[in-house]
Parts: sequence; C-alpha cells; structure tokens
Amino acid sequence: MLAFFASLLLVVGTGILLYILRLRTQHLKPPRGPPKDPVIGHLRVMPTAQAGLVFHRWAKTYGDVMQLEVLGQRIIVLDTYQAAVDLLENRSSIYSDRPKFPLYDLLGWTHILGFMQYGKVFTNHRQVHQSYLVRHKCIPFLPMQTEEARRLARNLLICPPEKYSDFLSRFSTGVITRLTVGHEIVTDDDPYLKLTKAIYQALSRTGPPGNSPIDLFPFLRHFPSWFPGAYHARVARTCRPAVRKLYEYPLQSVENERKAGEASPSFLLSWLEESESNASIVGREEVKGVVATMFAAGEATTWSTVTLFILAMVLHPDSQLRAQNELDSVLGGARLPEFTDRQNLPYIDCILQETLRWHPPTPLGIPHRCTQDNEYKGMYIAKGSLVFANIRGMALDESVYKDATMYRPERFLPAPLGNGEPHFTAAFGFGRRICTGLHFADNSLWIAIATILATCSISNALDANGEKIIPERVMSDGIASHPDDFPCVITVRSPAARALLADFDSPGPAV
Ligand code: HEM
Repeated sequence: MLAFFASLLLVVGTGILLYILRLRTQHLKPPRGPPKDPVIGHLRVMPTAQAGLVFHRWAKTYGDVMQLEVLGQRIIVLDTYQAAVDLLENRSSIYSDRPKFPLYDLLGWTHILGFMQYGKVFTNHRQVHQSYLVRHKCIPFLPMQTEEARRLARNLLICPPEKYSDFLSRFSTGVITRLTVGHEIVTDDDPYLKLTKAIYQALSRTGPPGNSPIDLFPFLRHFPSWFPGAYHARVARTCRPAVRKLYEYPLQSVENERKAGEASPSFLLSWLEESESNASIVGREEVKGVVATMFAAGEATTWSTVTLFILAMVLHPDSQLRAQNELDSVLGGARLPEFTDRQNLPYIDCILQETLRWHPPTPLGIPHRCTQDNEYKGMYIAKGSLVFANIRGMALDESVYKDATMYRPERFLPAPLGNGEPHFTAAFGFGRRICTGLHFADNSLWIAIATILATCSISNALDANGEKIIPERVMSDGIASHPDDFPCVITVRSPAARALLADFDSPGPAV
C-alpha cells in the first residue's frame, strides 16, 4: 500500500513539475537568429561553405546561442565554449541524442557510434569504444605510435614533395589499422590505403552531417539524380560498395590471420577471443560497425591535423625553431623523442593545441539533439532542436584567445612566457558524446609532431625565380575539414637525425 502511494506521489509530482516547466518555458522567447522567410525559414541563407565562420559572424549580432529554422526544423548554434559546457555537458541527460542521418543510412553506415541515437544500443557501443580507448588503455599503443611516427618522418625525408600528403595520410591510416586489426602498412598498394581513400572521398562528397537535401527530405532518395536535391543519392549509391568493404574486409582478414596463427594483437582479435567466451557485449554485425567507426572517425581527423601542422610550420618558422630548440635541449640531438619526454617538452604540446585551435578538424562537430523543452538564460530551447557546437567559432573567441586568428603556440604557456590561455579541448566535442578516440588521437599527434620536428626542417618551396612560395590556408568543407594541397619542402635536420631514423627497427618504406 505504501509503495502504491509512493508511486502515485511520484507520478503526480513529476506531472506537476513538467506542467510548471511547460508554463515557464511557454512565455519564453527562442534564441535570436538572422531574419528568415515564411515557411522555408533560413533555407535560403544557410551557408553552403565555411558554415562555422558564417555562424561565428552571425553570433556577433545575435548572441552566442542562436536559433535557425529550416523547413520547421529548429537548429541551435552554440558559439562559445561556456554555452556548450552549460548545455551539452551540464545538461547532458537531455542534450546527448543525435538526429537521424538518412544520407549516411543510404551510404550503408550502420552501427556507427557517432550517428547513433541515444539509448541502450548507443550505451553498449560507447562502452565498447571506451573500454578499448580510455586513457590508461592507450598506454600499450604508445610503442606502436612511436614506431609509426618514426616511419612517417623517414618516409617524408625520402619521398618527393608531391607524395608528402600520401605519407601523412598513411600515418593516420597506419595507426588505426594497427589499433583495429594489428596490420602494418609498408607498401603503396596496401588494401587499407585503398579502402580509406575511397571512404575519405565518400565522406568529403557528402558534406557536413545532417545537412544534405536528403537529410531534410528523405523521400528524395527515390528520385533520379538529375532531380533537384537528389544528387547525393547518386553519390551514396556510388560510394556504398567501398563502405561495405570497410565493414567486411577487416574482420575477414583478422579471422584468416588467426586461423593461420599469424594475427597480431588488435581490437578485432580481442573481440574474437571475447566473443568465444560470450564476454562481448556486441555481436558480429555490430563489431564491424565499431571498426568502421574507428576508421571513419579517426583517419581523416588525424590526417587533417598533421597536415595542418606541416602548413603551420611552413608559415611560422619562428615557432618551428623554438620547438626544435626545446627538443634539442632535452634530447641533445642524440636520440628520438619518446612519450616519457612529454612532460619536459611543453612547447610541443602548445604546437599541438594551437594546431587543433587554428583550424579545428571538425569545425561543427557532429550535431547533438535536444530531447526536452528547456530554458537557458531566459531563452526557450525546444525539444527536437538540432544543436551544433560551433567549434570553429569557439576557437576564434577573442575573449578567450587573444589575436585568435593568429598561430601562436606560446599563448598556452603560463605567464610571463605566454598568456596562460586554456587548452583547446572543444576540438573533441562535449559531454556524453565527446570523442572516444581523443587520448589515442592526442598521442598519435603528439609523437608525430615531436618526431618530425626533431628530425626534419620544414620550409617553403621556391618558385622558378628562387622566391619563397607562401602557401595559403584553404580548408575543405565536410565532416572533417582538410587543408588543400600546398607546396613545401621537408629536409633532414642533421646527419645525426638521419642516422637515428635509419636505425629504428622497422621495415623500410616503399616510395
Ligand atoms: C584529431 C583527431 C580527432 C578529432 C579532432 C576528433 C573530434 C571529434 C568530435 C568533435 C566528435 C563529436 C563530439 C560531439 O558530438 O560532441 C567526435 C566524435 C567521435 N570520435 Fe573523434 N576525433 C578525432 C579522432 C578520433 C579517433 C582517432 C577516434 C577513434 C579511434 C575517434 C572516435 C570518435 C567516435 C567513436 C566519436 C563518436 C562519439 C559519440 O557519438 O558518442 N575520434 N570526434
């Protein structure tokens, strides 16, 4: 009887609370935004390129929490770190859902953590990713990441400039293949290189997530590709086989290697062993999705960041020199950097942080979805709103980062050496959807940057008249933003550096 009254009280109490909340929010105004058209809302003014920058400009007029509307869909844009923390982290129980992504469904991206709606399946997948990639679980990967970074530096020093981009991409694919399937990439025709190239093209041709006409009008997928708005359906159909291969090939090859007694330690090998003792919480089809997620989420972002680091070093030789002086003072030019040196190399960390801030690899992250009406600073945010963290905008926040458009790694050093500005953690997202690969990515990037700086000089290419070519920073659009190709020259810093790289124990490159 007591239990009955307690439950009744709980139900009535919750009802009253929701009612009061509704009354409170009903008279509130939504966040402001630019003027809109009847019915279609902001459709005509929605940016098709560099959306993060456009939103940041609008935020100066309409505030750090803006509301846009496209055909009835409310879109909230959070332009400051504080607003993102207040909502996506401090209210994560109602800000952690994702919208549906019909275009990605059409491409065949199933069981992808980043696109999953909040709920039981999401929780299981998140647990699988985290249990493998949580900070302390990343420690055993450090030797492998060190080896891949050294292989990268050695390849950059041997290959012609037009191949730099391929080898930077090979590094990011290389660390993910070793993590997921235990496979080392040592030849140009490696199947994983072909696979990730095709996936990258698929992702870059489909634009920012949730933003295509098919996402807004899923019925467009049934129309011929010449029909306005149906173009992406053709792209999806063309790219689907490559996506399928990313699901099938890794598991098949690890199973074959295991049968032959040749499988190296990897995420998939652990899963195969766990699933035999029924200890795994995801099944066979799902685990293919976990691996596809790691490739899709981890490859392009890491590649983009190391490439941007090279560009930053071409444009900022003073920062390069300062980092190399720091490395020399710790390593004495007699050995290559190790993770144990990290605490003694604060400026290398500043270079990494500033590269992530200068142009965040995912300028708009992946949209969250709000699942309950709520009030924020006197504004009404409706259930069902898509919520974009404008990571690009946060990086440009002048109240946090002085001269925010400039590349200044020392900004993070404590005064008087620097401004003591906060590390740019926003690059990895927020709350319950924060990037699960962030520790692994941070380690890959740090060791790549430290190793390249310890062994290579990065400088401008020269034109026909012997003048320095000053490259421009032009970034692509899409879920992961990548610098357009730019000219530069990478040479060895010293004979000692060449000898150190020649010495490290791994198969040589196939340039
Ligand atoms: C420079 C490297 C990387 C950056 C900047 C980055 C950034 C991000 C961002 C901004 C998000 C969205 C977070 C949100 O919704 O609030 C995300 C999600 C995710 N990232 Fe990363 N990421 C990187 C590398 C990686 C790597 C190496 C992996 C795995 C090996 C990975 C796995 C994931 C996954 C699984 C999600 C989806 C999480 C979820 O929806 O719950 N990322 N990442």
